[in-house]
Amino acid sequence: MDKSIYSPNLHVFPTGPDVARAFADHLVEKLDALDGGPLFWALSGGSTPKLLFQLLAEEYRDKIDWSRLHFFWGDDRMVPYDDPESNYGEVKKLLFDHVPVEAEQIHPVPTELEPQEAARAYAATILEHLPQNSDGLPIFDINMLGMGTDGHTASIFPDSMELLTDERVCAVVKHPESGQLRVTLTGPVINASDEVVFLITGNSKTLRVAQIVNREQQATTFPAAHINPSSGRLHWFLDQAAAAEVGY
Ligand SMILES: O=C1O[C@H](COP(=O)(O)O)[C@@H](O)[C@H](O)[C@H]1O
Repeated sequence: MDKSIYSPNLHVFPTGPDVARAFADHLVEKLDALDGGPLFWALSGGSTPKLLFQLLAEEYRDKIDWSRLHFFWGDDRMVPYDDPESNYGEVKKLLFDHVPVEAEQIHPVPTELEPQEAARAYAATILEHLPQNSDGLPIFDINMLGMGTDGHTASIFPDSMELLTDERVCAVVKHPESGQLRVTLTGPVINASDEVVFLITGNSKTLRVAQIVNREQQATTFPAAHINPSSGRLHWFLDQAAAAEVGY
């Protein structure tokens, strides 16, 4: 693979809780840099960011001006909000129920709608709230992402690589094994973000992280390897376990 155009900023911390704290501090710095303006944040789901949401609720409650944050999701599963699989539902339980945010700041995927309608409605919500670039793509200030052991990110899976170049803002996708329907941001939208930050922890991700960061030949088959925002601000926050085989 071409290594010259792919150079993520790697940040390696001893443990998962250290990764969560580093991201929380990064969020505070980004808010400072935005000088009183709003911060449009796309959240990821899955297991990795749960520590972050707990930490923000417990230790950053009084360190953040919550009224400036606007929450969106990079992907969600088409399940009710009280289902344990709901990415929004998890953030509600761990964060929103404990910090001063208003309903108007929170923009979950409308999973009560039929899937294609939900994707269209979510795209419209995003375009209504966010500034756009010259291609009409919304600009998230921070797009926080995770990566599955299969190399998927948001809900762009190795068998749905076409979503990396899809011209829509959001699309419906089927989880390759469970068949669960999801709504995801597409590749062009993720890559239009002002900043993309991957949070990846644990030794189940070690091999995949190394293949992508070291630009091994197989890397092209993993959706996460194609996330490289045009802003150049691509950060990978890793714990030592996930980074164990990265050649610095
Ligand atoms: O299915 C999903 O997986 C990825 C990675 O999740 P993790 O459990 O391995 O941390 C996540 O980023 C995505 O939002 C989620 O829907």
